Amino acid sequence: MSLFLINRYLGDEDDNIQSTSESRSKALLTKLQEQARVRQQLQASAKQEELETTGDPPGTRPKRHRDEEAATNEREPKKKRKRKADQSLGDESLSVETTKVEDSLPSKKKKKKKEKPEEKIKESLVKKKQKQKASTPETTEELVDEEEEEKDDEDGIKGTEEHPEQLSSSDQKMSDSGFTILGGFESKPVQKVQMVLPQWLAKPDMVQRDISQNLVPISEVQGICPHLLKKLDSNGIQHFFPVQTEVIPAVLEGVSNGLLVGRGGYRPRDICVSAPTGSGKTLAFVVPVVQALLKRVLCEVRVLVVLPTKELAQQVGKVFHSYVEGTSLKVVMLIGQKSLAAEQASLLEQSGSRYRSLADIVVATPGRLVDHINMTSGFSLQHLRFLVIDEADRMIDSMHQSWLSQVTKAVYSRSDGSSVFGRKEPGPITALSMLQPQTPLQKLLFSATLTQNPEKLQQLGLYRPRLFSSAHRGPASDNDSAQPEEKFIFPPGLTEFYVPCTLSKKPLLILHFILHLKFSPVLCFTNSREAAHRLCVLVQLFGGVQVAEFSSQLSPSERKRALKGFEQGKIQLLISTDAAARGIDLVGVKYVINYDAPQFIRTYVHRVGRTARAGKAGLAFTFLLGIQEKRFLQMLSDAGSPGIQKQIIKPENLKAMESQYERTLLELKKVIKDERAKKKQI
Ligand SMILES: Nc1ncnc2c1ncn2[C@@H]1O[C@H](COP(=O)(O)OP(=O)(O)OP(=O)(O)O)[C@@H](O)[C@H]1O
Repeated sequence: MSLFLINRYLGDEDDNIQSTSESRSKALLTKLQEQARVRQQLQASAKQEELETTGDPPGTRPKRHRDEEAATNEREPKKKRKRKADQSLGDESLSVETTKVEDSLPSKKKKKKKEKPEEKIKESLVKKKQKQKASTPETTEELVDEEEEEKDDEDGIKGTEEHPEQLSSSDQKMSDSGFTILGGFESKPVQKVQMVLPQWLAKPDMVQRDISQNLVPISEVQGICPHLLKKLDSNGIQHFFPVQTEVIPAVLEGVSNGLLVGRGGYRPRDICVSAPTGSGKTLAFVVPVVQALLKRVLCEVRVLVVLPTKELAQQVGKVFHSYVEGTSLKVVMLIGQKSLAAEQASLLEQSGSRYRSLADIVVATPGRLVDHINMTSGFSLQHLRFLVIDEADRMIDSMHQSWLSQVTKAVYSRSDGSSVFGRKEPGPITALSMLQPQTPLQKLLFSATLTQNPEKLQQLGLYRPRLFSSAHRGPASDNDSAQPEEKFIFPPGLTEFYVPCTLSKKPLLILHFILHLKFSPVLCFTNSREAAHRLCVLVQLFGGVQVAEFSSQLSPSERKRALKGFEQGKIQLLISTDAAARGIDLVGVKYVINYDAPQFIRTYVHRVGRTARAGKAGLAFTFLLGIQEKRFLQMLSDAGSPGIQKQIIKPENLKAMESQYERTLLELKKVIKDERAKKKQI
C-alpha cells in the first residue's frame, strides 16, 4: 500500500523502485507540503471571500478545527488512528496496486520491499511530527508495539508452548488441519539420572551382625524337625546364629506344603543371603534343605550345591554328611577329586536301559558339574528342587562358563521321555498352570560379599528374590558417578592393623611376628604362587618356625595335608595364595597377615574373614609399602571398615635377625635355582 502511495505521489513507478527509500520519502514530503500550501492558499482565498461575507477573523476556524482533530486523535486507539490515516491516503486503490507489485517479486524480497518503505515513511513522519508537535513517545510506542506484535506472530508455536492455556486452541487448530504438535526442539536442562535399586535390594530383611549378642536357642526357631534338632545338639549347636534364625524358617516356609508347591500353592521365592564371613551361612542352607528332603520317597537329585573350589565343596559336603547321617538321604560329590567314571558310579546305578539315582544331594564345582551334565548318561536334574549357589558373587563372575544355563537346560529337559507332562520352564500363572503343579526350582544364594549390582544378579534369573542382609549399600550422594560404593560388614570380633614397611623388610617382619611376638597360628596371604613358595622356603631355611604353603601349585593331597596340619596346630604359619581366602573354615585361626596387600576389597574381606569367625576374636595385619598406603586406606574406608590401626615395628626390633637373614637369602637363591633345574629335567 505504502509503495503505491509513493509511486502515486512521485508519478513514476520505475524510478521509484530504483531510488532509495530515503529520497522517496523526502520527495513525498515535499509534494505533500506543496499540496498543503496550495490547499491552504485556496482555503485562505475562500476564507477571505467568506470573511468578506460573514465578518469572522482570518485563520480562526481552521485552527479550532485542528485542535478538535488532535483531541479526537488522542481519545481514539492507536491502531484505529493509523487506519484512519491510511484511509485518508486512498485505501481502496492502494490494495489493488500493491498486489500487483508484490506479485512481480519473490515472496521474501517482496515482503522486505513492502516493509522497508513503509517503515521509512513512518520514520520520516515521526521525525516531522517530532519537529512540529514534540509527540515522539506516543509514536515510538506505537512502532514498538507493532514490532512486538509481529514478533509474537512469528513465534506463534513457541508462544503456544510457553503458555499452556493457549495450547488447547492451538492444538485444536492443528487437529483441525489433521496435524498434531509433538513438541519443540529447544534445548531443555538434562535431568540427572538417580540410581534406583529394585525394592528387594533396597529394603532387605536385616540380619544382625553381632553373633554373640543375638544367639537364639535352636528349640525356639519354628519348624525344625526333631531329627535335626537332635542332630544339631549332637554337633554342639545349641543356639542359632542370626543368619540361621532368619534364613532357616524362610526356606522351610517354601516347603511347608511339600516339595511340589510353595506357600499358598505358589512358586516359592528365591532367597539371597549377604552376611559376614564366619557368620554360619553354611548351616543356614544345610538344615532346611535336609529337612525338606527327609520325607522324599524316591531317590532323585533334588538339591544341587555349587561352589567355586574343591576345598570349599569338600567342606560343605562334610557338613551335609554330618546332617544326613542316620537318614536314607545320599550326598554325592562331583568335584574332580575322583575320576569321572568313579564319580559316575557314585551318582547312578544302571539296570538294563534304566538308570537309578544314588544321590539326593549333589555338591559340585561348576566345571565338573558341566562335565557330568554332558557326559554322564542318565544323570538327571529334572527333579531338582533347590539350587544352592555358595560364594555367589564369585560364581556370578564364573558365569562365562555358562554352567547355570546348562543346569537350567538339564532341569527343564524332557530327554528321559518319562512323561508327556515333563517339567516346563515356568511362565505366567494361569488356571492351567495351577492345574498341573510341577516341582519348582528355588535358588538360594549365599555370600559375605554378595553383589548388589542388579545387572549382575539378573544373570541368575531370580524369581521374586528376597534378600537377607547384614550389609547395606551406602546412600547415593551427589558425587556418586556411575555407581555408589558397596559397603561390607566385617566380623565384630575382628581388629585390623596395617604395618608400614619396605619390600626388603617384609620377610623379617613375618619372622619377627612369629619368633618374637609369638603369633600362632598365622594364616599368611601372598599375591602369587611363586611368592608363597619363596617365602615358605625362606622361613624353612631361617629355621625355628613350623611352616607350610597352600596353593594350586600343590597336589590335592598336599593341600589337604597342609590344612589338616594347620588345624591340628602342627603348623604355626600357613602361607597361602587366595586359594584359601574364600569360605575355608579353619577353626582357631587367630592371626591373618596380608604379606602382599590385596588389590580388591572383596579379596581383603574374605582373607581377613578367615579369623574372627563364629563370634570369636581375631587380628588382621596388612603389610603396606609407602606407595600403597593412601589407596589401600581409602579402599577400606569406602568399604565401611570400622577402622584400621597403624602398627609401627621399629627397625631395631629386626636388627638381631638381619645377619642370619642375609645368609638365608643366599641359600634361598641356591634352592630356587636347583628347583628350577629339576623342573627343566622333568
Ligand atoms: N549355630 C552355631 N553355633 C556354633 N557354631 C556355629 C554355628 N553355626 C556355625 N557355626 C560355626 O561357625 C563357623 C563358621 O560357619 P560357616 O563356615 O558356615 O561361616 P560362613 O558364614 O559360611 O563363612 P564364610 O563367608 O567365610 O564362608 C563354622 O566353624 C561353623 O561350624
